[in-house]
Amino acid sequence: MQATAATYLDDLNPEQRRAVEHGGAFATPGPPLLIIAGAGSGKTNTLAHRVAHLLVNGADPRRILLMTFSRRAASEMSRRVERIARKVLAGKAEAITAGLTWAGTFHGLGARMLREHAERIGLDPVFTIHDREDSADLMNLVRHERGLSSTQRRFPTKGTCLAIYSRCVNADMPLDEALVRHFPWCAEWAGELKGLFAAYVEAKQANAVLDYDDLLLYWAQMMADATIAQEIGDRFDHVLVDEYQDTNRLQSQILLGLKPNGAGLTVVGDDAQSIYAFRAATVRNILDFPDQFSPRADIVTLDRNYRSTQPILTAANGVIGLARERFTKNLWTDRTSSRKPQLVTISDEADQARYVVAQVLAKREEGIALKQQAVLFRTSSHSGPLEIELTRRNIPFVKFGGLKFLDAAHVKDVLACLRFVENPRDRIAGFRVLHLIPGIGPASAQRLLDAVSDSADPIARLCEQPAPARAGDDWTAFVRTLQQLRYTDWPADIERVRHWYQPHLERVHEDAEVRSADLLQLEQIASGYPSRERFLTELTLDPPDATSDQSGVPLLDEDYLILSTIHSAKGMEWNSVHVLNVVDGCMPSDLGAGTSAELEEERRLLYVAMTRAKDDLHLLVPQRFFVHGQPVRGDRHVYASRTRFIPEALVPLFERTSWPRVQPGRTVASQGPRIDLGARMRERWR
Ligand SMILES: Nc1ncnc2c1ncn2[C@@H]1O[C@H](COP(=O)(O)OP(=O)(O)OP(=O)(O)O)[C@@H](O)[C@H]1O
Repeated sequence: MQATAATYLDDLNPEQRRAVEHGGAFATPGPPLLIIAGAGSGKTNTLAHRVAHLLVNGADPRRILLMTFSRRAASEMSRRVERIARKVLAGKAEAITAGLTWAGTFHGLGARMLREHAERIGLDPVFTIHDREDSADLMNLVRHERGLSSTQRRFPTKGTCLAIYSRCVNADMPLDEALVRHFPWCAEWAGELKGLFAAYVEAKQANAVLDYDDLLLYWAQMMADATIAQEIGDRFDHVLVDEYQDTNRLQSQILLGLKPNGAGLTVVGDDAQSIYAFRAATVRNILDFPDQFSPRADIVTLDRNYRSTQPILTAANGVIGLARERFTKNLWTDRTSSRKPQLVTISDEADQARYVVAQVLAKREEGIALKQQAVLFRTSSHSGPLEIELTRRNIPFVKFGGLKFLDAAHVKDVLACLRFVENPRDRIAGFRVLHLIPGIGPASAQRLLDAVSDSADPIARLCEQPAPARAGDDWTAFVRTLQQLRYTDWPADIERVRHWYQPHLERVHEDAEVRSADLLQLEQIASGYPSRERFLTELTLDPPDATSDQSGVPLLDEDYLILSTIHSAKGMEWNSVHVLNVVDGCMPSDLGAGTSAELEEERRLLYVAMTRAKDDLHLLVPQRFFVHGQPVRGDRHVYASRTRFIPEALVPLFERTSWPRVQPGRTVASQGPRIDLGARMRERWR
């Protein structure tokens, strides 16, 4: 039976429903709305209902702009919208939600807008997009050309230069201020950096490439033009933004440009989960949102948590309650439980891995599938010992947030080739490809690129070049492939590149077989995209996460444990969650404990990790860590202590245990200082 408008919203609580129905009549978009949503309070659910409600009431899906933090979130949102809409629209729901063509990330949608308006804003419409690594390579090239790599005093590395540049752009901050506030050790180079960035911008333009930051910067600049801004703004009746706490100044400028009076604008976020300040996200966006409009935006607060049990929530509230600045709500739930979250003391990382495996298997025995369980960590490398243990025990797992699939050299090689034929002015791509051919070194690669750069058809010109002296047959094969690729034939293009690349892969990499499998997988992914251009753009903007090398990719219907960095766990939930290394130095990370703002962000990270758990939460506190970078049999280690975010006063919110549990008859492990006699004995003879 079909639901009526009244019943399909019945599952929502009064605040959620207020957010969904805000604005009333849909022919005229309502006033701006800010939804402040605590962790697990049904933010995604509410936003999906709001979009479905708009559609059910006749809003045109093609006139809805829906911006999410990741592509995965966008497709998940569309699926949810369809499920909800189906209750009312039945068979028509699929066709209507298929019209939601403007759902995606800020960067992805930005790329589309820019390509559509390229001619009008002086951009080459075939522009390609550089990922961070390509951007760093180009920065390095420019840095080198300007003689900055050979200065006596050490000039900042390419990565640091790019970070400074990116900070200025995303925070819309003058260079001097960015240096003083975030990179004081580079302040002496202000003049050189300014020149470098100017040259970097010129190089990007000459190569017809945009980097990630440009997608937002160009979009924001484009919206500063009143005519274009109005044109683009008028295309959409409703603009909805998820995870607003993690947007930066440019993103808020873009929104204001789209909807200067806020009509039809909805943003959702949680300041307590703001964890991207290191990318210049600013929590001020969410705090200042209501007052940007006159009359002020309406605010709906969702503070009822549906995810976690009360003891988990109480502990998480305790952690965030100690935050220096706090703007929102205390979450509550009616999910009672007598089980507090566990705070588990463990001797070292190896035991930590064994503990997790034992617990995960025990849970599986209780009927909790592996997929319902997750292990979270601050930094990708923290899961190393656990990955080994899981592999040894044959437990399938998938890891999110580690090395990206696209960062692997062989995948980058294939993509560089496709990028080069798509945009022959992209020198970084061209250089990478030419460099693969035996007999072509850096100098001849540059020479070849120089020889064709002014041509109207650089690929044709390149094919006419005489074969470089030692390249022989490899050059012939390369030219043949280029000729095939000049006019795109998608997705056959990628297969052609793979065939051409195969002998180079076998020559360069010992594990060619494994890597070939990756390329086949890439080809499979490619077939899901309508064109070469869309494939390259979207893949660069939101690359799929790598799965573990060792375990291989589990089949999708297989059960597997989730391993994830906390950043990548955003928006997710699991029955049981283990958080690794809840110790000072890891959480807060040594890197993140500089300024107090950074420290606050680390605290929010722990909060995000804790609020992912529905029924079971284990925070693990290993006491000893091996020191990396010592001889193979070295056993130097350091002692760690429980994270400062759980001071003694909060400990009663947890159940404290240690593992392995002490056997009767064995001496109780001392909590006091430990002595490593073995190390002392070795020390004697050094
Ligand atoms: N009105 C409701 N009644 C029952 N369950 C609900 C309701 N709203 C949301 N939920 C459930 O609450 C859980 C959290 O919802 P959701 O994932 O939308 O939260 P969220 O606010 O996006 O969380 P976070 O910000 O922490 O990622 C989900 O399991 C969802 O099904």
